[in-house]
Amino acid sequence: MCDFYAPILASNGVYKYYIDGEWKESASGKSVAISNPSTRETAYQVQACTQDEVNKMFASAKVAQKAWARTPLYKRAEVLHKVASLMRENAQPIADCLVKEVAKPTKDSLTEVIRSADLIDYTAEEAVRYLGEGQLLNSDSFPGNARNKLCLVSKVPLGVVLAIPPFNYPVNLAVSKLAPALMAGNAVVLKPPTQGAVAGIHMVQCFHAAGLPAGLLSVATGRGAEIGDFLTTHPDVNCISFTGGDTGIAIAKKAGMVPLQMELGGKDVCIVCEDADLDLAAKHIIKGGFSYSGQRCTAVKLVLVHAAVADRLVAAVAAGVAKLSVGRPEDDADITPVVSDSSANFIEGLAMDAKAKGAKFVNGEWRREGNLIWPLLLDNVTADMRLAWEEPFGPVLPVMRVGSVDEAVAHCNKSKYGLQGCVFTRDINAAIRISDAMETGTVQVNSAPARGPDHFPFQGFRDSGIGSQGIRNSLAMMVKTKSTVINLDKESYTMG
Ligand SMILES: NC(=O)c1ccc[n+]([C@@H]2O[C@H](COP(=O)([O-])OP(=O)(O)OC[C@H]3O[C@@H](n4cnc5c(N)ncnc54)[C@H](O)[C@@H]3O)[C@@H](O)[C@H]2O)c1
Repeated sequence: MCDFYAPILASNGVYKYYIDGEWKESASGKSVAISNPSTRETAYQVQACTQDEVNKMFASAKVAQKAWARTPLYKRAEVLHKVASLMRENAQPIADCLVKEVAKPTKDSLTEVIRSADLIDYTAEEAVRYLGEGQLLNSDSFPGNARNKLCLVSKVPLGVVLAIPPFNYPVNLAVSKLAPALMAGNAVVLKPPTQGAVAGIHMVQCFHAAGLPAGLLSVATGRGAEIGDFLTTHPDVNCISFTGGDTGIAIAKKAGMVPLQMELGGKDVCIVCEDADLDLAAKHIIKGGFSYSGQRCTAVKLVLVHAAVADRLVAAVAAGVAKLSVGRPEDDADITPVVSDSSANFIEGLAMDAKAKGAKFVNGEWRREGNLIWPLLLDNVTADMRLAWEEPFGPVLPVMRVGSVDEAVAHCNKSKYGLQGCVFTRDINAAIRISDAMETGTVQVNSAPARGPDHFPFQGFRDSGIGSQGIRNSLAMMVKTKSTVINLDKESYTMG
């Protein structure tokens, strides 16, 4: 281990947790093992933090936040820019953790870290402008009022933000919360996902080394199922920013009266119209459906193709699927093991349910070794199959043939999810009509669903989320509005 990251590892090989500007071993004496999805052997261990340690994190966060909120915005930005450059300089060890913890291919792992550094820089730049602006309102625009009150509207921090990212982008989806929260003058308690915790710990060392004041950021490691409720219902939480699956719905039901930023699951459909450029659609469906083995919230999770062009589209997608390499993340294979045994079992269950109900496996039989699942294209999927509705989060892509675009849109809108969707057509008028009809947070025209560039608004409807992300929108979610009303002794326009 290089000197830069040396402080994060205890002598017994367990990664430390972070509190009050220090890396520490938990008093619990217990650790949580993180399994490498490729070898299914323990790759790392992290501390199992106690409730008492979590209480101390919130206590120091509250104190540190008060001073940070009084730190000039440009100085907060300086710290964040320093974090970003340290992340770039020390990117490789973080990327190596992603390969081992979540089986992300090597190139994509490094891309995630660099993209995260870019996101921090952009957020710092955006924040100094956006948070520097307020509003001045005059009272006389509302009936019955003279111009004798001036309202100064500003943006103030929320307090302590609890940030909970998911396993699939444990670095990027942590900084997308941390950077806006900190720029807006908040403190953060970060609970990283179990798979991805060590990448998160490395990333936090960049914040530490950049000189972030002690207490402003803490890292609580431990199983979500064990310390999760304690964290999310903690009385000192002033905002929960969560990305993950249906767990978020349970959290939203239990959380107190605090703002919630929820980025949850998706079942992104890809509607392919009769007039679509089928080669273009196939190319995007393969990339959208199988990148990072389908473990992306914005993966294409159901193709709804017009029956008139379905044979040609399925053949083109199948040809692309046949070219995907399957193997180890270290070798940069296209398809790598999914995150856990339970995830692989769940995916297998969905595929078998579809097969039993008559779906066709287009490119050969089901094949799985451990957590490694060979990419599977399923044709003739119907609405009675689980795959028509559930999110596989794996390299399994169902195709449903539809008789009309209306039928496709109706299926999309019946889903409990509403994250993104896409439509392939050569007719821009039709594309806009379809986009307007699709009840999803984003519709991509002639491209697969995707998050980013990271300053684009990103949001889910229905069970896919609460609130809108994207750098400016995330900043907006990390502040509350404050008004100061100046009451004049008489109307301000009486002079002269
Ligand atoms: N909408 C988006 O932007 C977006 C982005 C990425 C992933 N996702 C979704 O995330 C899911 C995959 O990620 P995952 O498997 O890590 O999701 P998950 O819901 O299982 O876990 C997410 C996080 O919650 C924690 N957690 C678990 N139980 C908890 C509890 N009781 N209290 C508090 N925290 C708890 C986990 O440790 C993890 O950090 C998919 O459904 C995917 O669609 C959504």
